[in-house]
Amino acid sequence: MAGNTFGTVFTVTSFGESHGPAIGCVVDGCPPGLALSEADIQRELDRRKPGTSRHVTQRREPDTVEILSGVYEGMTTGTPIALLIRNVDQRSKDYGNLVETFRPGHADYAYTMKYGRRDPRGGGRSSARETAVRVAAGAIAKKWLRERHGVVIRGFMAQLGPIEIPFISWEHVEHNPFFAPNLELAPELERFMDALRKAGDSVGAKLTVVASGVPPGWGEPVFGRLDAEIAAAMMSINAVKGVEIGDGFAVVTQRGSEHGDELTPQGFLSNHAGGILGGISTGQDVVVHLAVKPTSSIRLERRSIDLRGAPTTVATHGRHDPCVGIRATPIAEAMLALVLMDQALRHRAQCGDVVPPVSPLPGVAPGVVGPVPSPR
Ligand SMILES: C=C(O[C@@H]1CC(C(=O)O)=C[C@@H](OP(=O)(O)O)[C@H]1O)C(=O)O
Repeated sequence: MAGNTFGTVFTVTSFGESHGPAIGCVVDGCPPGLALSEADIQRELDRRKPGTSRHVTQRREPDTVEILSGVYEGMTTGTPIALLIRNVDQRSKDYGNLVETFRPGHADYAYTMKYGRRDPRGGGRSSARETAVRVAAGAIAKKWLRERHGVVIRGFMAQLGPIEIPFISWEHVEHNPFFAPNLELAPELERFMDALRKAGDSVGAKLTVVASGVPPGWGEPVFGRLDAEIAAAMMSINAVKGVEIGDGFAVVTQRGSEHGDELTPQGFLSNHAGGILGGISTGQDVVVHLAVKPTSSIRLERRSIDLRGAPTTVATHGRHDPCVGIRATPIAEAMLALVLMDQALRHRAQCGDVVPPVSPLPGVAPGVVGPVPSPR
């Protein structure tokens, strides 16, 4: 495979370039009988689309989705679902100075070395615009997971550059431009972003995504472990440089007596594992943290080389996100949904009629630890 298809049973094949006529995907393997409308998908796309605040790219894309196939009388039919999003606000002249050189930290160089050529307009295939189609596909997975299994997938920004964002409430997340779970910090985040934009620079971010209500048993034992597939899915998002499941790198200093989540008849006493043991879900919240690097397209002049290998300098013009992490929360939620739906169908295929000897434990014993979205 040439790297544009994701999944095993529930698959997504993505296509399109940032400045081409359209982007889109084909979702295959969706069970029949799921009620699905364009509005179900549009709701998610509107959370990610560009131009929604002064802190993100000012490119104006409505990201209007069209369902071309796979749905009849409002229900999925089990046949491939083709989704199309037309590009309407390309401004390719902004990329004139990038035809002959490479942005430091951008895929420009690696694409050129791999393919010998590239579409420089808007970063072509390497543009984060491609993530819109994952959000569209993820909306289908989110809906199926919620309706069939009661799984709820939510995310938030845990850190913007140097500013840690203590979690207050899920209620806050959709009421500020950052997906911050803490409205008190919004003015500080805005001031930080205004200064950063003025300086022509960019910054990274940390996000947390949580899936609640995942039943125990999803995931494969060796290859295709749930945590491995989540890590791969998150790493497939542009600019993601680190992924942690549960306590992640903090396990380095922990002892076994602290890390191992104890089981009681009332439920688990903690969730250091992030809801996955042996590559298989435990029924606890699946907790994922992501590190997103600073945007490589910045206004500041940086050293590079031209296509003959001679030294040059490059600065980026045009409409860029000073922090790609700001719009990445819906993308990370979508990728988690795609992995979970694929794993749910794989589990159903092999183990759908297994009856375990004990009933599933509640994710967390009542009154012991809250639902775990604590950013460390
Ligand atoms: C259009 C989107 O984001 C784009 C992602 C992007 C990049 O290089 O990743 C570069 C910019 O594109 P352009 O130069 O065409 O304005 C962003 O606007 C989007 O997310 O929908």
